[in-house]
Amino acid sequence: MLKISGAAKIYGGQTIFSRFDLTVAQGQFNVLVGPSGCGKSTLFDGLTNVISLDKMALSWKGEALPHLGCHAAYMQQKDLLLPWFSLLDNALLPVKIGNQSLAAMTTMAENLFSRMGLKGYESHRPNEVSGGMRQRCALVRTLMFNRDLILLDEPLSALDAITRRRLQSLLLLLQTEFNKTILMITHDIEEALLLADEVYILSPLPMVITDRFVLDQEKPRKFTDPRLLEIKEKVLAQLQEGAHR
Ligand SMILES: Nc1ncnc2c1ncn2[C@@H]1O[C@H](COP(=O)(O)OP(=O)(O)OP(=O)(O)O)[C@@H](O)[C@H]1O
Repeated sequence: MLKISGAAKIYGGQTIFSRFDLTVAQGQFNVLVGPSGCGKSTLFDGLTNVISLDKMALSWKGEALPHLGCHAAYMQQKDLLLPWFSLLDNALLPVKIGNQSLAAMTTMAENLFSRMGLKGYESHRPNEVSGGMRQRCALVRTLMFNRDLILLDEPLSALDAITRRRLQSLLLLLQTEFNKTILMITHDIEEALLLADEVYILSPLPMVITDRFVLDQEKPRKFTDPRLLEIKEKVLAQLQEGAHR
């Protein structure tokens, strides 16, 4: 279980969040939805030690930790690919940092490139491909870390509808086949409802969880399910209420 208690961050006198709590059961795929600028990326950056938070008690699988550091793979909102490396070398960065076998990991990366529609672009530099391709490469790199916990900050935002649907299926596989625990930020409510076991609705600053929807519908889901449409309306109503508070 991932347990976050009392997370707090103040930027220049502005409270982004204080006493922020969140629990994610192991193996769950949970999604955060909230207005732009409410503090979602700041929370993920703090969890993974990209920035330091003012306060937080954290545990993962029962172990108290100062941050998730090497326990989670984190895909940030900006792709952060190194411009002078090829796409494949960018994807292999976790291997260069760690001590896994390069041959085995290259095969894994090439497989993922194939599944992500990046085959043939392995030797391209990031500035030679589209934003959506860079985003997919960043997702491959995140998966190459091979961690049990994955934090994704709008991982599919730059993709066309068809590619997005394909990669949503791939994200589901990470949960169902590889038992990963996933915490994802998205602005796409339908995406949240197709993938999530639980959806958390966040308020504008200071960020708190204003509502939580538990979805027990079997996956993969279709948006023709009237129960999903009903939840979508409730989520939209919650977000609108938050925006006018
Ligand atoms: N380095 C910083 N210095 C000062 N304020 C910051 C800094 N980084 C973020 N903020 C502020 O913190 C707030 C939350 O930003 P954050 O990027 O976490 O929001 P978000 O919910 O992820 O937004 P979006 O959905 O648009 O990505 C914003 O008001 C932002 O201006």
